[in-house]
Amino acid sequence: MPITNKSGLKIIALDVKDVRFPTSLGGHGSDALHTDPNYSCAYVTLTTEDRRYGYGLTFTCGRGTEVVVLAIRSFKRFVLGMNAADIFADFASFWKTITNDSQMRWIGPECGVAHLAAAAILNALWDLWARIENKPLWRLLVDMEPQELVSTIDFRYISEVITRDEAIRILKERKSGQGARLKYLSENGYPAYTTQVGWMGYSDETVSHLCKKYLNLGFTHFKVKVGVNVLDDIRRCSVVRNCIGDGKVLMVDANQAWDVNEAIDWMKKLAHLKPLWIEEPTSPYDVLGHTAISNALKPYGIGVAGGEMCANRVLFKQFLQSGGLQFCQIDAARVGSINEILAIYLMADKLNVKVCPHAGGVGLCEMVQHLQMWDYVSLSASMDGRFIEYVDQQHEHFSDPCIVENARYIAPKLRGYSTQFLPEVLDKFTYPTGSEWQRMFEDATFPEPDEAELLNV
Ligand SMILES: C[C@H](O)[C@@H](O)[C@@H](O)[C@H](O)C(=O)O
Ligand SMILES: [Mg+2]
Repeated sequence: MPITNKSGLKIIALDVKDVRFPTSLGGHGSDALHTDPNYSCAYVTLTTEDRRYGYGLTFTCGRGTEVVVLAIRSFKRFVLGMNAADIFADFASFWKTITNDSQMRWIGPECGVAHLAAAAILNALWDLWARIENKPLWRLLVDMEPQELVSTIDFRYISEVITRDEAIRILKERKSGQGARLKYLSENGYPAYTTQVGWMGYSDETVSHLCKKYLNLGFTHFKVKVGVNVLDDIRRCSVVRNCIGDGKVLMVDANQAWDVNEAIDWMKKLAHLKPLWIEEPTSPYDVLGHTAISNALKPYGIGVAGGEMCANRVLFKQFLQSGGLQFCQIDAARVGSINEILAIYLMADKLNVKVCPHAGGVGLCEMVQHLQMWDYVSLSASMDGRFIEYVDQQHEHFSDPCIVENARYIAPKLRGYSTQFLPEVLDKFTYPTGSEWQRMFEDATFPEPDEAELLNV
């Protein structure tokens, strides 16, 4: 239902913060290309005239967050003074304004820093909408009539794969059995897999210890980083396979380390360890390369996964159309928020590709759980072969953290998109002024930032 009482919903402030956590110290989150990530985000707070708030973020790896923060400041003009109800009543038009402004689009379009910045603001708007409706975000999406939900999507560039009318028809058809699915979800949650066992910077001892820990927590699917040295990869993946046994599932993630032929050759050497998928084998822009890898690895029973750095719905469209991805990993902050993510889910559904969202970053688990739960109740109607990534870091910093029990995400109950930080977290981890950062500069754990980074302060 569109919001009828607009009073007080004028957006009067947009605050943005550079928030960073020192995860590189323990190698947490490290992979073949991101060897020392400090899990970070550009964190947006929107305020309305009647003091409602919307919180949204986009994930980053440390340096570079200052650039996203500046881009978000440049986007302020599109939001300030707008009534949130007017935005939601014609969200696709607002989406076009912020992602395709005549001057700003030159620094995109619909990709890179510009799109990350737009995503943070759009995520905050979706959070605000769910808070106004007093529902968790997934439930807001489930309760929206298909016409209203689809009205938030910009179908430009994808209409040869899916049209507005087709999307509405599909969503209407899938209403059948929704009540039973809601019940199943609330009683059973949604399956998760863990990436926490095999970050690139972890020793074999740590990997084996963590495999046991996550086995005991009920996990059946384990993801490991690969891509620096093939002999190391065989050894590390064997450690995992030995710990988890043949009955559990191993996935590997190269984070774009290889050329196309290199990816094929490397994966043939890991094939005896029976990985379910190789994630991001090569450049996230190489659609045909992914297709070649998919075709070459099919006889080995290895699928290709990807999407965490897929810039927008157009690239997703090509990956899905060309058979380049067997597992579609939408990311809640890389593309233009839920407006664009819905389009990707709809295309994946139409082209029969399973969505297993990416969540290796701050706040991503919190967000993607909502999307995948909506998908289960309203679109795919299936959890079969689908998993939400679970990265066991930084959840304690959120006021409504995701909850994973017995390797299943429990459906969020509180209103919003689950990405509000606890106030003390901002005092401690805002970069570079937060008390934790000041302490780490003082004891030389990290060098003080240079002048360019101080532009944000
Ligand atoms: C730098 C990050 O931790 C990535 O390694 C992470 O997002 C990863 O690719 C994943 O799939 O979780
Ligand atoms: Mg990955």
